Amino acid sequence: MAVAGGKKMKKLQERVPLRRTAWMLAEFVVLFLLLALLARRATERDGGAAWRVALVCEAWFTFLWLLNMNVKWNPVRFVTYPENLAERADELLAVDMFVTTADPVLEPPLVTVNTVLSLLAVDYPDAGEKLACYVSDDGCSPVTFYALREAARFARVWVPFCRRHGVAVRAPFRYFSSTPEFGPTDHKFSEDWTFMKSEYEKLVRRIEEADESTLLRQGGGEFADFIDVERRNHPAIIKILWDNSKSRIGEGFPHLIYVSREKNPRHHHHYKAGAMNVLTRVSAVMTNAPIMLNVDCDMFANNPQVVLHAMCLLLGFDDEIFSGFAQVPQKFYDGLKDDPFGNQLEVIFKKLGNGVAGLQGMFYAGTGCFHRRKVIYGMTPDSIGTGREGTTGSRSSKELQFKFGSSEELKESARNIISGNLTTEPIVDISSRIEVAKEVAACYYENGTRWGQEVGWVYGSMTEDTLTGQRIHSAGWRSTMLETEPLPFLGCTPTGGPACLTQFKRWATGFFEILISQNNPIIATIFKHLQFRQCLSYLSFYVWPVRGFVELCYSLLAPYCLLTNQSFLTKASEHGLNIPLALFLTYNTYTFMEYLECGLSARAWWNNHRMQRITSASAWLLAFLTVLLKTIGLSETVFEVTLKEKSTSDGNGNNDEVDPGRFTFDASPVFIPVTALAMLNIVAITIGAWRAVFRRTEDLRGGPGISEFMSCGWLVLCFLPFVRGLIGKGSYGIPWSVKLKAGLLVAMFLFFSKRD
Ligand SMILES: O=c1ccn([C@@H]2O[C@H](COP(=O)(O)OP(=O)(O)O[C@H]3O[C@H](CO)[C@@H](O)[C@H](O)[C@H]3O)[C@@H](O)[C@H]2O)c(=O)[nH]1
Ligand SMILES: [Mn+2]
Repeated sequence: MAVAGGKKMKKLQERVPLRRTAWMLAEFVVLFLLLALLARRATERDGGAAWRVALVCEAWFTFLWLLNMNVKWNPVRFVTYPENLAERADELLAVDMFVTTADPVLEPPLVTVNTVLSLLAVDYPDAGEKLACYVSDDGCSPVTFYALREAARFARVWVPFCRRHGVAVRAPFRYFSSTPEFGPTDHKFSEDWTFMKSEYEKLVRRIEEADESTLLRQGGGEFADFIDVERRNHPAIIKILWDNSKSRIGEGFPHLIYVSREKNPRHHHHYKAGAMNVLTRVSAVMTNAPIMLNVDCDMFANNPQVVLHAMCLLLGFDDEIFSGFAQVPQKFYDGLKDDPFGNQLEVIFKKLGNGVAGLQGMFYAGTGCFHRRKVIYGMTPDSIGTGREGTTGSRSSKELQFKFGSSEELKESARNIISGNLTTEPIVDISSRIEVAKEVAACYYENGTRWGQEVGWVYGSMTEDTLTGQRIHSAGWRSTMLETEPLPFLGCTPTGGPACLTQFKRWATGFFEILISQNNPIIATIFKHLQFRQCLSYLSFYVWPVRGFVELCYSLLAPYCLLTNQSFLTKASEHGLNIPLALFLTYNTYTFMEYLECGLSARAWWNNHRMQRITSASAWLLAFLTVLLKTIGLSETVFEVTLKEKSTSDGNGNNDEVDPGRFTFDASPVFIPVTALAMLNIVAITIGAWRAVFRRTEDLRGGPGISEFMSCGWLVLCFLPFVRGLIGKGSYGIPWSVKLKAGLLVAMFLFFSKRD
């Protein structure tokens, strides 16, 4: 319990270890079977190339299993008590809230608008003074700007409405997707509700009908900055859409500021990480809140109390070191039933998320995270706090310039943050800071500074989030995980084959970029403060692309053996124990039970299992190749933004023809490997069966057994969406170019494995 000034205070949070004895036992059984498999392989006859490849792969799987056990071993959950904040109201910190958007087509402005409105309407004492919302628009779109301007107008009625009636979900599209039941005394409420709904519908219409060229021609002076701009080549545009200090509405609501950073084709803009760094600087010279919340444009606040809950984790420890940042697990709205694309990540966040939360702390997941500004500025736990300030308070201007760049205002704000001097008067007139904000949003501002390295979001990986979180952990901070009921934030997850695999490919690419760079976590463990078990947890994700390669090799073994009449799996031992079979059964039962425990269906388990095989052989494998090509300078990695669909939850499922859960394809190379594997396994089963039926038995000695057939059969089952895609039509069919290339690969494989 925290004690301050001798007075005992009620606790704000509790770290609860989760019990899991049965799971630990099950994990040991799997480990034992893996080791038994390895031992038999190492001691038995040498079965040639296939046997040796299998040995290497299985050793790798054992290593992975150990990594996996490490992450899951000591899970915790954090419980928060916002009601206890009442006695500490004066300690509540100011929060700058960031929203990023990059493309008005892939990310419809209405989606961003809803996210912004949900943030403007959160419950927080003095929200108008303590909170500010900044939107970064990498698309530099007048339509997005217009949508936000209209949203700011709408917020003047929306926020008071939410407060007056204690609205539960403050993203209007979500709130108005159902009609509440009005009681007999709810006269005023039902009137207000009907009015708000019609206002929202008007807002939607204005935004959806907005058209870029009309806005530029008739929109007036506000749009002048957008005339003749190119998306990748324009000066910084910063506009204040709502300045709360000039408002006369009740207690008001957070400032709203539109930021489109300067872009120049000769200057690398570092995608989202670059956008986050600009937001950090712009907010520093305007409101300079000590806490920064960041969300993607599709992640609305689903719980109006979320900032209060976060405060519990940020203020609730005796030492800040235990809570460098507070991350919310990503959850999605309107997810397809049974997770057909395996990207709702429920079990991942539950098992691995809570697991790593019990080590050095939850990873930073890029959205739904509350950061401390000083931590983002690269401060270490021992350079601050209880009498250890040393020289930090009196940092020289030169030192600050070297790190933060030349802006006097930015240096001054950073000095306040570093010295913990937060009592200085907040900047009252944010509009007087626009020119300074533009200066720090310029693309050359970072040249010769430490932005993107020790300061801000770290550059050099497509998964800037994980890398930035890793830097924070390496500095010695721990982090926490914020779980609330109702869930804190909800976002979109893509559907359809191309979008899902692109997203997995980006993540895997980013992970591999970290693994093979100087940011490798092993280095951080040796030379910095990254804890050993935390490092292993990071590694268990960073090796995804390597897994893609190893799992490809392993999945080629069964078809290879069927084609060449040999075996690679050990048969039953003297004691009658068929190790591969036992392993197959226990492992799958274990993962199956995980899904049941998380309240998911058997179908969801199967879909995820199958998607993992598909993702591994497509997205991860391609990420492996892309990064290898990048290191030899033959390729570049780019951040491909995922499509955010507008909500389809209008309830009248008039999509009889389209089946959103069915796998779709395009001509992207990401589909080639799995298509080839699906073809190869079918061919192998056919040839193997033909041989088994028509050849004499002595030919079959040492040849493939039932295990090899089962392996191939299981893979065909996993790749069933692709088998269907071979004959499917339209976007449900695999394009001819992909089939052709895959067929060529299969033919090559058959040619090289022809032996007898
Ligand atoms: O040049 C860019 C590219 C992207 N974004 C924004 O980055 C966010 C994430 O992009 P999205 O396409 O939605 O990717 P996801 O795969 O859904 O994002 C996950 O993975 C990313 C790392 O790959 C993290 O940055 C995200 O926070 C995390 O939610 C969105 O708000 C984009 O607008 C930019 O601001 N500028
Ligand atoms: Mn997203």
